[in-house]
Amino acid sequence: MTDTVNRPAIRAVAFDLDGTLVDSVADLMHASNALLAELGRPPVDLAAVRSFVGDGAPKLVERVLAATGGVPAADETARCIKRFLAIYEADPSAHSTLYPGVAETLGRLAEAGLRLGVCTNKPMAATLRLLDDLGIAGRFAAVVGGDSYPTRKPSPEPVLGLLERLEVTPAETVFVGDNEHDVAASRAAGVARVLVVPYGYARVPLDGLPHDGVLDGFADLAKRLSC
Ligand SMILES: O=C(O)COP(=O)(O)O
Ligand SMILES: [Mg+2]
Repeated sequence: MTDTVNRPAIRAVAFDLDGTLVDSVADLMHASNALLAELGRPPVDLAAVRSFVGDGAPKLVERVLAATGGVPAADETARCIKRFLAIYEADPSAHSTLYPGVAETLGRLAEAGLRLGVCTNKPMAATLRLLDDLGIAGRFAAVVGGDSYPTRKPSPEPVLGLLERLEVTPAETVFVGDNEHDVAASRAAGVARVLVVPYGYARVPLDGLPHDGVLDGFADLAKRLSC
């Protein structure tokens, strides 16, 4: 899709986090396995955890428990989620890396005057620590997490909340994500363009989703936005 004279200029780019900016699954696996060891359960592997990411930490923990003997009663599950978060938030970045081109491309977009934001289903505390540890926290004018609003992606609520904080309209915004929830949430929010990365944690084929394009890699974003 190309911009026309009738369409407002793009002023902001909103990003998903896990699977889009950061390859974070190894730390999620380590925290999951630390919890499972405490419970006397077997560990989960990288591929399994990768398929569990995208619906926030409580769902991730439920899926980890379901895969290793079953989901316990609600109060014990709630305790496991709290324990997982304590383990994960203490060090969410030891094994996590920015995808190729992320640091440089964020720099180019910021230099071009675009307002940048993050809309993730990961809880805020871990999100802020991860962005800080990987040296990109300063690039973002606003960040919203999975616990920032009553609903998370695929709801448009956190996307609209982020845009309000960025002081831009959906029509002035491009959303970049990696899975079906990013596409659904940003489409429902009415953003100008929805782009997806080809390397993330998508659980359904990207081709079947109503996005506006699959990036060749993260650096391709600068070209698409003419930066
Ligand atoms: O599910 C999560 O915790 C995070 O996922 P997201 O950053 O891709 O929204
Ligand atoms: Mg993601």
